[in-house]
Amino acid sequence: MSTTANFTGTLESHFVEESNIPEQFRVQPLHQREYLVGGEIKTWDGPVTEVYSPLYIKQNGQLKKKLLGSYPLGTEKEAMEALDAAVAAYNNGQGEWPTMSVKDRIACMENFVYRMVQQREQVVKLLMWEIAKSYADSTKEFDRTVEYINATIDALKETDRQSSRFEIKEGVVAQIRRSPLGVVLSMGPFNYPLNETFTTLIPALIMGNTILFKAPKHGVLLHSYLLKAFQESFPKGVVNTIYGRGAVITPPVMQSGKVDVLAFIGSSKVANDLKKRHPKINRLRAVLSLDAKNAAIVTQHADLKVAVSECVLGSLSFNGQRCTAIKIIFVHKSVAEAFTQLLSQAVNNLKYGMPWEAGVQITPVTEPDKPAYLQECIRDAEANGARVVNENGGATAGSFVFPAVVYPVNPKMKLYHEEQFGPVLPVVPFESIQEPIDYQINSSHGMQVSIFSNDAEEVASLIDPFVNLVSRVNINSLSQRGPDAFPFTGRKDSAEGTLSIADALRAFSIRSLVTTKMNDANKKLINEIVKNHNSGFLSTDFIF
Ligand SMILES: O=C[C@H](O)COP(=O)(O)O
Repeated sequence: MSTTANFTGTLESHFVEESNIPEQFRVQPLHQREYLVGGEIKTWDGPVTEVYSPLYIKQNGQLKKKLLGSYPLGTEKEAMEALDAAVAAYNNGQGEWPTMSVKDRIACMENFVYRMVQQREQVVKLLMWEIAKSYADSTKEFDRTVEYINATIDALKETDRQSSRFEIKEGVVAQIRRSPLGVVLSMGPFNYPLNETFTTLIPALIMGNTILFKAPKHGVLLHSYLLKAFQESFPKGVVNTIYGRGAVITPPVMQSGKVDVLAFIGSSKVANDLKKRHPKINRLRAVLSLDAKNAAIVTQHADLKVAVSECVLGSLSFNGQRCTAIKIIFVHKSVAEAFTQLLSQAVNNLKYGMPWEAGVQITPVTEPDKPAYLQECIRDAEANGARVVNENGGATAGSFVFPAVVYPVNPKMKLYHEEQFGPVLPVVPFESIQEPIDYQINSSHGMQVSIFSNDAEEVASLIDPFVNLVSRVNINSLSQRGPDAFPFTGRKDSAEGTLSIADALRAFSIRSLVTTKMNDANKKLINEIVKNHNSGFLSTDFIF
């Protein structure tokens, strides 16, 4: 038996009998039948979709899929009903929610966060089981989401404070408001089913839009714990949930022409398909976070230890299943061998295991077809002259894939071009720094790049070319989205619109003006409106 075969057994040994899982991490199947439409929680009695965890369970020595529960296999009919409820609640901008004062909308959102936090333990546990994210990272995802919502509330308070002032220019007095856009179809990704979903859903909601929400298929059940919180915190029809196969229920929703904003995080293929279906595409706003193949560039002037530890973290956090992950590493040929050796050692020192194991860094991958796809990428690289450098790299057992460092990667290989979205690290040796620049110029992606070098002149000469090719240049550090207050976007097929906290509030609103000419009569009129009428003039602290 080969070493890798022995190692496969070692990997497999981490899948255990259910009775060997510590009790606080065990879950009972959750058969969700409820969906929220028009303010009512309805019970589904039609066919369902079963959800299986990527975390297999051992039974009599065999790996078995663990049933986590099921959710409604809704159809076009329910999706259209939910859409109509969102349209009715928006009511051409005349509904209760879009006309509600910012202060009152914030109060609804605070109520929601309060209720959401009550569900922390349940949501975190299901997050772990549904996508195989470590318990520690699942907890972080939940807490980061709560912080994101609270920061969004604070940012909106600031925006509101600004719009309560009057701008005076050339004799024209203007109040600049942030007004909602309409109905938002919100869809998040499987890798951050809570956090990323809420980075569009929450700002869209708080700006006064109404929502049609479809959860990702991996990470769908955890949202059932939040249905009641949505129902009890917002007016009827403001948040509506749809369940079913995306390919069946979302195209008719887009074809209806009733969606004003597509908020989607996932693949550019799906996003483009959905966008194209809208009959008046010029009226559709799209807020998208999509594909990315973020490069790291390690020059001969890099501190290799720093480069290695940042590349390991950047490539392998949540098994590389992050849009912001480093997905290709260019290394100057003079240091390529040394770097690759250090990288291999660091990868082999990572702690792998089940998500509940303390300190675990590598867990099973989420999507069932991912191990076969990654192995195919590795075979393709091997057929074109590369090899897996680290011991046991690429070994699989069930949904486990042990990270592989593949070297030397070249343009003939899938790993050079495709977004692997998994624990495989392609390393490309280069001679001229123009090679990684050309790679980025010719790439259909443009999210982030990481440059590793301690030579100021060299770093300075790389910042400008890359800033115009991607949306974030990281110096001697991994690529990542956070801190969440920073703008988060991308070029080409990587994104449309900018997320982050303040940017997302802008993305889901339009600046509209209330103006008048500056004269005594108007001054009197506006003063009276501010004093006696609640008409969006939220603060009386500055009257022209
Ligand atoms: O998948 C994309 C996420 O926004 C990545 O966020 P992160 O860089 O904080 O892991």
